[in-house]
Amino acid sequence: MSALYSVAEIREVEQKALSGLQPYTLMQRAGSAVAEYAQELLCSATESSPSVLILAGPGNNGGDALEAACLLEEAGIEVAVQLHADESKQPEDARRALARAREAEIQFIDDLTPAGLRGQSWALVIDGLFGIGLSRAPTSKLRAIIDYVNGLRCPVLSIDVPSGLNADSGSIVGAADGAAVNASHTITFIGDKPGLHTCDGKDHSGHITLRPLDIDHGCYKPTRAFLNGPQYFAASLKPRANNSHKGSYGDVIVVGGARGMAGAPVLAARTAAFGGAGRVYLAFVDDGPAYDGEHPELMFRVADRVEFGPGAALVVGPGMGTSRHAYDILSRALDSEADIVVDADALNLISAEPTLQHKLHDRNRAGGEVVSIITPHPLEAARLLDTTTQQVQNDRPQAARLLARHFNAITVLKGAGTVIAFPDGEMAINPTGNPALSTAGTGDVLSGLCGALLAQGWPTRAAALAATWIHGAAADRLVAEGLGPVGLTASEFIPAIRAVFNNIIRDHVHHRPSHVAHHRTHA
Ligand SMILES: NC(=O)C1=CN([C@@H]2O[C@H](COP(=O)(O)OP(=O)(O)OC[C@H]3O[C@@H](n4cnc5c(N)ncnc54)[C@H](OP(=O)(O)O)[C@@H]3O)[C@@H](O)[C@H]2O)[C@H](O)CC1
Ligand SMILES: [K+]
Repeated sequence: MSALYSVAEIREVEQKALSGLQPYTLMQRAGSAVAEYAQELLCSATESSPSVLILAGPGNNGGDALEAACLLEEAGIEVAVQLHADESKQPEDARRALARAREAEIQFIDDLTPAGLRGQSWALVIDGLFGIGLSRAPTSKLRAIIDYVNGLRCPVLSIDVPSGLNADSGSIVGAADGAAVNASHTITFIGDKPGLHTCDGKDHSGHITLRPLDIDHGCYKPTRAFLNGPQYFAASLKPRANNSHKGSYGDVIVVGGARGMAGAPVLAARTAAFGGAGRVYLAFVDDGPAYDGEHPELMFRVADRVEFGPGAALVVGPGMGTSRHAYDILSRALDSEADIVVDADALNLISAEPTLQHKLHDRNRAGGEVVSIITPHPLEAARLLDTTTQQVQNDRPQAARLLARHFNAITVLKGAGTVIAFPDGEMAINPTGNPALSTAGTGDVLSGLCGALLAQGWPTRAAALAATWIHGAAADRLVAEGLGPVGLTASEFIPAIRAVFNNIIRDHVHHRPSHVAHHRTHA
C-alpha cells in the first residue's frame, strides 16, 4: 500500500469510520498502537532511565497520547505526562482519555516549561502535541518544549505527524515562526500522508509506520496521490531481446551548451547513454567541443544543423543559456512532435516568454498522451509560477500540481521528496534520494535519464516516475557504500544509475528456467 491521503481525505475516512463505531473506539485503537510500538522501541533503547515522557496537546492527538500513557502505565512502565491543553476545550474523546489517565493516577508534570523537564533523563519521548489539526505556528511556550525535545538524545516517537509539521505539504507550520519535533519514529494513522515524505517531512518524521486502525476498506476512496516505487513502472521494465540493435533503443538529442557551458549537456548525454539509449547526440547552441574524450560514443553537433524529428527524445535546456539564439532553438524543439524533457535554462526561457509557454502547453499527441516532462528545481518552479521559492517550498505538492496543469506537462519538482505531478491532478512523491544529490549537475543527470527512458519507448508517465526513483536510489546506494552524502559529484551518480537500473530490471523480470526438465513418456 503506498497511497497518500490529504488531511481532508483522512478526515473523510475518519468520519465514515466513526459513524459505524462506538465513540472513543478509534482513539483506543490509536492509543494501543502507540503503546505497543513504544514498548518495542523501549526494548531496543540503550538509555538506562526507564521513564517515558509523554507530551499531550489540546486535541485528539493529545488524547491518543493520554490513552497510550494509561496503557504503558498498566504495563508497568514509568510515564510522566506534560499536558498542554485547556481542559474545558478538549474534544470529547480526548477528555475521556484524560479522565482515564487521572483515574489511573498517572504522574502529571505541573511545570509546563522545559525547566519542569530539565535534569531528567528519558528512555523515550512520545509526542502527542499536535497531529493533523495544527492550524497555526505553536506558541513560544510550545516551541520551547519542541526545542527541548529536539535537544534530547533518546528516541522520539511522534503520534500521527511530528508536531509542528503540515501533514499535507511537509512544511513547518508558521515557517520561521514555527518549530517541529524531530522524531526518530512516526506512527501514522488511517493513511500515509504526503507531508511526511517531502520538504521538511523527510527530516522530521524519521522511520514511518502506518497503522490503519482496522478501519473498514469501504470507508476509503481511491486517492490521487501515491509514494513512488517500481510497482508503478514495472510494466516498462523489460529484458532486452537478443535480436536487437542500437536502433531498437532509440535516439536522445540533448540540446544545450551555450559557450562556456558544455559540462551540463555532457552530463545529461553521458547519463542518456548509461541509461540505455541506443544513440546519443549533443546539439550545442554555440560552438561546442568536438567530442567527449571520455565517452567518444556521444555524437556532437551544432544545434542549428540538427533536425528535431519525432523519432528522437529531446532533452532541452542543460547549460543552454537564455540568448535569442537559445530561444529560437527551444522554440523549434517545442514545435517538434518528439517526446521532450525540458530543464534548466529552457525553463527560465519559458518563464519569461508567454509564446513559449503556449507552445509547451499545446504540445499533445493524438489520443491525448502528455508528451512533455519538465524538471524544475524550486527556484525554476517559482519563476514558472511567478512566485517565490519560499512559496513553492511552502506547499511543494500544490506547486507541482499547478505547474503540471498550467503547462500540460508531467512536472518533476526536485528537492527533498521530489514531487511528480501529472496534468490530470494525480501526484507521486519520491521516497528515494538523499542530500548527496545537493550538488551541481545532478539535475542534468536526471534529465538525461528521463531522455534515455523516453528514447527506449517508455510512456512519459512511467519515464518520469522511473527516472526519479532510479536517480534517488543510485544516491542511496552510493551513500550506503560509504561514499556520501558529503562530496559526491554528479558524474559519480551516472554509473550507479546504470547499476540500479539493471538491478531493478533483473528483479522485475520473471526468468524462465534455463534448463527444461525432460519427462520421459512411456508408451
Ligand atoms: N477523532 C478520532 O477519533 C481520532 C483522532 N486521531 C488523532 O487525532 C488527531 C487529530 O485530532 P484533532 O483534535 O483534530 O487535531 P490535533 O490534535 O492535531 O490538534 C487540534 C487542536 O489543537 C489546537 N491548535 C491548533 N493549532 C494550535 C496552536 N498553534 N497552538 C495551540 N493550539 C493549537 C486546535 O485548536 P483550534 O483553536 O485551532 O481549534 C485544536 O484544539 C490525529 O492527528 C490523530 O492523532 C486518531 O487518528 C484516532 C482517531
Ligand atoms: K504529534
